[in-house]
Amino acid sequence: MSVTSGPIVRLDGVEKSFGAVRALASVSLDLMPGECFGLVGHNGAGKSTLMNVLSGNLMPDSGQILIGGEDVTAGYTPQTAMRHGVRCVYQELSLCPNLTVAENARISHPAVSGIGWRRAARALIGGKLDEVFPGHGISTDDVVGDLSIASRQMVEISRAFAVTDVAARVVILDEPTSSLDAVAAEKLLKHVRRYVSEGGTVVLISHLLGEILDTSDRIAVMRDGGIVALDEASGFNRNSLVAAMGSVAEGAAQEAAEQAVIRATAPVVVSAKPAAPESLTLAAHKGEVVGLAGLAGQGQTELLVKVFDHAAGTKVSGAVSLVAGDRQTDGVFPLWSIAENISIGSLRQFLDGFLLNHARAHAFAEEWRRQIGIRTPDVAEPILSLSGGNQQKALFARALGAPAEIIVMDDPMRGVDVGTKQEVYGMIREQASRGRTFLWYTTEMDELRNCDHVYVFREGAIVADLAHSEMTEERVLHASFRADA
Ligand SMILES: Nc1ncnc2c1ncn2[C@@H]1O[C@H](COP(=O)(O)OP(=O)(O)OP(=O)(O)O)[C@@H](O)[C@H]1O
Repeated sequence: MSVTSGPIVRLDGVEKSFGAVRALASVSLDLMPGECFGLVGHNGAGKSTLMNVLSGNLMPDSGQILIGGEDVTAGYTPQTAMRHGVRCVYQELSLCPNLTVAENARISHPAVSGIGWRRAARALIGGKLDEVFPGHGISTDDVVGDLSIASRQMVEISRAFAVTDVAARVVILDEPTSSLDAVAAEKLLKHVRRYVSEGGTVVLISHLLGEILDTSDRIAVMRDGGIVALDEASGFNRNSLVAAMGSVAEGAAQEAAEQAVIRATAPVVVSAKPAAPESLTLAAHKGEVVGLAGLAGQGQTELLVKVFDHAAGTKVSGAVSLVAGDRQTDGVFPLWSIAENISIGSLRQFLDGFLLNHARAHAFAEEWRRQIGIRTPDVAEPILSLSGGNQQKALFARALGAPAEIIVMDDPMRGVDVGTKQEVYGMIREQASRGRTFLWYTTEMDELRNCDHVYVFREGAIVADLAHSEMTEERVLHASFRADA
């Protein structure tokens, strides 16, 4: 670590409340040049709020923000933050979907202007994409709305690191790898290390404790709006981080029971094959948890959508509910309350004749809030008042609460904290044991261990079919890459 001078950023006694919710309770923090600062905490601990204060998007109720020793608190806005070289990559991506990659780059870099701006914007963002994510496969003329969520995340990250008139001195990455597969995530984390070795500062927020421990120089743990632990990364391990977060201990990975019996006896409830002619066929038996693996964007989501739609060529016996991976565009109804967002999947249960019984719908949502631990004072609050991870829990509650025999899940744990993940894994296994069937696409290798059977996708085809007992990280990775690559 090349910490050479005083802090580049100092937050002193920062407080922020939303109505009755105290999101930040007097947080003080120094960020040094040349360090990667890891920030962890349970869903709703206050991490994004703290970073929104630092990036000028939220005015603190009290406290000070100092950059390079200068008190910038009064009238601190996103523009002031940008002028001081503070950049933020948000959890809910902020690109304009109807503009191209290059046009989006220009929006946050107004210095790219005048005749020839388009060429300059292409070079700026294309060059940074090549540097951070070599082999990304994105054209700077692609319309952002046509890109996968993983590609959008790569564009957003590269845009934050791109430099025009003001150097990027502090880059905040809020769950930057949540939609990236393991290969792209590794490229990003390597870039982070390179960038901090050259004197830059990164704040890395993640629920993946392995990447926090491997990439950070120092780590702070937040809990209920405050920093409860702060130390050199070498002073923590997985267990001490989990304990400081106040989460349930992870224990051994939730191993799926050997389910050979299910394969031998239970009926097939989903049979689906990707369009690629050489592909294997996916079969899911009643009561099975079936994993969809491989690098991001290899056709997993498309197959889930086919099953959800009961598309021609797929055999699906039973009602299907979906946990969308891209909650911003496909999952959350942003103008609705938490209760409405949860109960929409089960509306028929709440009809009295043609009228909706709101009290019953509310009680149902309230029961799910309790079961899945959604942190809110009231399910009547707007869904957007929840932290990202808690919004994702609401989508889970919608799918699990719906009267469907088959649940398809498109990388559903994005942004969910370690403690809740363990509880949700338990819920999935318990519901599977009662006969529900799960199709589960995940970019996290550890989650595949919860599956009875795993199909590996590559270039739009299923290329490997692994029983739980055959599933190892090496086998999945081996199948994920072409033999001749
Ligand atoms: N705009 C808002 N209106 C009302 N409450 C809010 C708003 N934004 C955040 N909160 C509340 O502030 C608290 C902290 O939320 P924050 O998003 O900072 O958590 P987080 O640590 O980033 O969580 P996650 O890991 O789920 O992203 C939560 O209780 C959340 O519900």
